[in-house]
Amino acid sequence: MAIVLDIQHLSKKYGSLQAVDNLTLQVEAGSIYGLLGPNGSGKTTTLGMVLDVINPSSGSFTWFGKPVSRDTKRRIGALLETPNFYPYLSASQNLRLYASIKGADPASINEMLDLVGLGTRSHSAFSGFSLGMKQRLALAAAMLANPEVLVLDEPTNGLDPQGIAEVRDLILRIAAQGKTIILASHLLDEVEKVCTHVAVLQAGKLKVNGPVTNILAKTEQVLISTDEAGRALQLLEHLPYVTSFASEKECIAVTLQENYTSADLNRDMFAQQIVLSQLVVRRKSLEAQFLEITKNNA
Ligand SMILES: Nc1ncnc2c1ncn2[C@@H]1O[C@H](COP(=O)(O)OP(=O)(O)OP(=O)(O)O)[C@@H](O)[C@H]1O
Repeated sequence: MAIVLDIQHLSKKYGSLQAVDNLTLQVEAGSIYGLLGPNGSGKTTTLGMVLDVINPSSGSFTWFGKPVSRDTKRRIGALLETPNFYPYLSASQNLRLYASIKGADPASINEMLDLVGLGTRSHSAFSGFSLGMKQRLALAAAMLANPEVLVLDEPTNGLDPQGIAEVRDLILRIAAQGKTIILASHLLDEVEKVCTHVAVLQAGKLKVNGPVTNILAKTEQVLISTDEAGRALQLLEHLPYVTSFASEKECIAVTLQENYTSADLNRDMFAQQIVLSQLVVRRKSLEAQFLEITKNNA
């Protein structure tokens, strides 16, 4: 898979504050890459550096295998903050103005308004739009030049649940067109629902990165029920791949080591004539994973 963005040992210091610390990561073409971290962890600074609006203190990055240039910038659409749209102009008039300021081709305005679900509202004044519609118009603006990559900073910030759902759905639809999307978010739920890959930042440092499913799959928790709970608990004490277990209401929650699955547990239980009446795999949420990562590496 082609690497779209290759960041090598990138650092940024503001005076004595290390905002980004020796960050190395690669973004593959076609991925939805989430930069996840609490406020102040360096997400915006990282995006600012790769978009060439903040000077790195050290390190380097390439886009499409080349140093940043006018040519590479043309292939990237960015939304770091909502553009200053004019309240009394319509959606399409605002995009026309935006296209002329940015030197983008206005020919795709109607197509982009359709893409973001504002086709039927293209002649409505911006001032009457909900926050979600305003954010979707901003995404249409970022898409005008038909970029290969879209870089978004906290794209659902400040939106109500419906607006959040609309923008997330739109991000998925844009990605389905084959675009690569890089987004910063402090919302674990957002990254879990939208992203294919994640990098967790804390105090400017990379804590963990990789496909979202790999990170989640690492910690599988299995809920089991059996009439032989006493014997099951005894056996769990002795199974080497069980990292922890605890009795819950009607069942036992078992955490397995990486690379072991519920099938291993089921087989070993059955071998001891312990028949399970329930076996449910509960993946540890990214939130639990995130708390563990930041706790262990603080
Ligand atoms: N221009 C600046 N001058 C000095 N310090 C800065 C500047 N910009 C950011 N910082 C500091 O650098 C650190 C990282 O900030 P950054 O905005 O990159 O984090 P973030 O993860 O995007 O957080 P947020 O979600 O709050 O924007 C923070 O401690 C912040 O206060």
